[in-house]
Amino acid sequence: MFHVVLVEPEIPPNTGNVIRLCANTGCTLHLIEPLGFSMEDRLMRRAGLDYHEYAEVRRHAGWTAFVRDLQPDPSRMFAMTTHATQGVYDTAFQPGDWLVFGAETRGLPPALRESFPPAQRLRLPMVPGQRSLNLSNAVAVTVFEAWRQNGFAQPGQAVPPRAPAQNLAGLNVQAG
Ligand SMILES: C[S@@+](CC[C@H](N)C(=O)[O-])C[C@H]1O[C@@H](n2cnc3c(N)ncnc32)[C@H](O)[C@@H]1O
Repeated sequence: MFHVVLVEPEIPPNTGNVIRLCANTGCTLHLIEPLGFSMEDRLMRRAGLDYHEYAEVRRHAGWTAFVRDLQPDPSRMFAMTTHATQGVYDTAFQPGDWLVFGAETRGLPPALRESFPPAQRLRLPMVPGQRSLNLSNAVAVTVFEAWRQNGFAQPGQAVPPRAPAQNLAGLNVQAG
C-alpha cells in the first residue's frame, strides 16, 4: 500500500515492530543503512515474530543508493519530523506514497530533512513540552492515517470512494 522508509534505524525492537506493522498493513519496508544492529538480532526477530516472512523488507546501502535505485516520485515523499508545521492529518495520502522516518536518537539528518519541501515535512501532534514519539509508534499512527484515508484498501483492490465524515451529532461534514 505505502512505502515505509527508516533512515539508519538504531534500536532492534523498533524495526521488528515496524516489520510486523508492514506485514499487517501491506506496506513495503525500506531500511537505509547503516543499521544500528544486525538483521539477525534476537530482539528484532522476536519483535518481528518472523513477520519478515510476510513483509517485503528491502535494504539500501544509503540514501543516495536508495533514490538512485528506486527513483521514488519526489512529489509523493514525506519526511516525518518534529521540525515541521504541516500536519499528518492535514495531508492527503495516496497509495504508493513514501513515508520517511528518522533514527531514534538523531532523527532525520538536517540536510535530508531540509531537502523536502515544507509541505512534505509532516508532524504528528503532541502535547506541549514533549520531544518526540517512539519511532515504531510514529510509523504506526502515520500508516494507519494514510491507510484510513484510502479506505483501508487491500492489495490489488481499487481504493474505495471516501465516505463523507460525520460529526458527533451524526451530521455529514465535508471530508478533509
Ligand atoms: C524518536 S524520534 C527521533 C527523535 C530525535 N531526537 C529528533 O529530535 O528528531 C524517531 C522518528 O520518529 C518520527 N517522529 C517521532 N515523533 C514525531 C512527531 N511528533 N512528528 C513527526 N514525526 C515524529 C520521526 O521520523 C523521527 O525522526
